[in-house]
Amino acid sequence: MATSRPPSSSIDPELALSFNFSDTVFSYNERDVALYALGVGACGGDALDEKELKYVYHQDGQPFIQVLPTFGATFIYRNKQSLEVVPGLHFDPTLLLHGQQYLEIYKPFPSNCCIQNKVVIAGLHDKGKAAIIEVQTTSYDKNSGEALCMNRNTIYLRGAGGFSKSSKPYSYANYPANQIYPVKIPNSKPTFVYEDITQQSQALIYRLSGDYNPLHSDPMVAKNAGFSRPILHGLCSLGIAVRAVIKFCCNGEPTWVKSIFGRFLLHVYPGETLITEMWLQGTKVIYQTKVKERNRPVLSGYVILKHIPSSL
Ligand SMILES: CCCCCCC/C=C/C(=O)SCCNC(=O)CCNC(=O)[C@H](O)C(C)(C)COP(=O)(O)OP(=O)(O)OC[C@H]1O[C@@H](n2cnc3c(N)ncnc32)[C@H](O)[C@@H]1OP(=O)(O)O
Repeated sequence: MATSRPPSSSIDPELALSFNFSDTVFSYNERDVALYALGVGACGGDALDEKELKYVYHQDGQPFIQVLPTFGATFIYRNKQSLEVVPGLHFDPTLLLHGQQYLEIYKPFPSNCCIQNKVVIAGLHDKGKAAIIEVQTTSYDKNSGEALCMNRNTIYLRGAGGFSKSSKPYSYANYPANQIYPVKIPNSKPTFVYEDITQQSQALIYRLSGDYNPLHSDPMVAKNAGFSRPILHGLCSLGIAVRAVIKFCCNGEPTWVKSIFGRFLLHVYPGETLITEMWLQGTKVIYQTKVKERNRPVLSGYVILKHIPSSL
């Protein structure tokens, strides 16, 4: 297969897959939970919104605020070791993009907790012009030992493909093929549609939840990566889309969410308007988020709910 690797990138799959990540232990508190909710736009259009105020304020005190399920996706930011320490995995970090996100939630998140993260590489694929690496992080409540959630991050490394040793492109995954799949958007009218205007400062607020990659804040770094200005974090767009799903398909109840999948199709610039279309199909919600100003889909996926919403 054709090699499109810049000299700075080389991948040795066997070596990379044999790497053992060390566990990470960290704590979060009510302030982290509220800051995250603001970062994904909660109450951004209406500070009195009773379906959203609960994520940032509770009349009986901050310990009673509710936690958005996508807050669990921020646990990966706390991992002690980044992909750059993995032997056999050499790539240009400025060309890295978030490709997909899968999140399973096993328990509702408390408003504060001590967490232990266990990390493995769940997949590695050669796409010729790019390499794809899937990193799986399972997060446990350190005190009870109970698993709270599992994140599988698909990282798209532009220019790092072409490392296969045979004519068959290298592809490894340690999970069932039917667990993560790009969705087919129905032809029918969506059950719900929600419009959210992101702020110019959205990425600058969101980064405080732990992803300090300058791609989202530094104009020069963004330019060198091929963008006209800093782009929004994929997980911020995902948080905005899932917030819409909770608002419309879960009657505002965040604990109804069982699992979430999203594929990032195109970058989003802070300040753009996101339109999320939702199709309710039993316990599954298919969604697609478009940028209004460019009329382009930027994210699509599904949310699995714990039960069929009966009151809608
Ligand atoms: C350890 C955890 C670390 C976490 C780090 C988090 C860092 C966060 C960074 C960000 O938030 S970046 C901002 C969010 N992401 C984006 O804006 C990316 C938006 N998407 C795109 O720009 C494009 O989709 C793409 C990723 C550049 C791919 O486009 P391209 O045109 O190059 O792909 P194709 O030619 O269509 O497909 C090639 C091949 O790759 C597969 N594929 C395509 N898109 C994705 C994707 N989003 N995720 C996973 N895989 C993707 C596609 O299926 C093709 O494979 P085959 O079908 O040929 O096998």
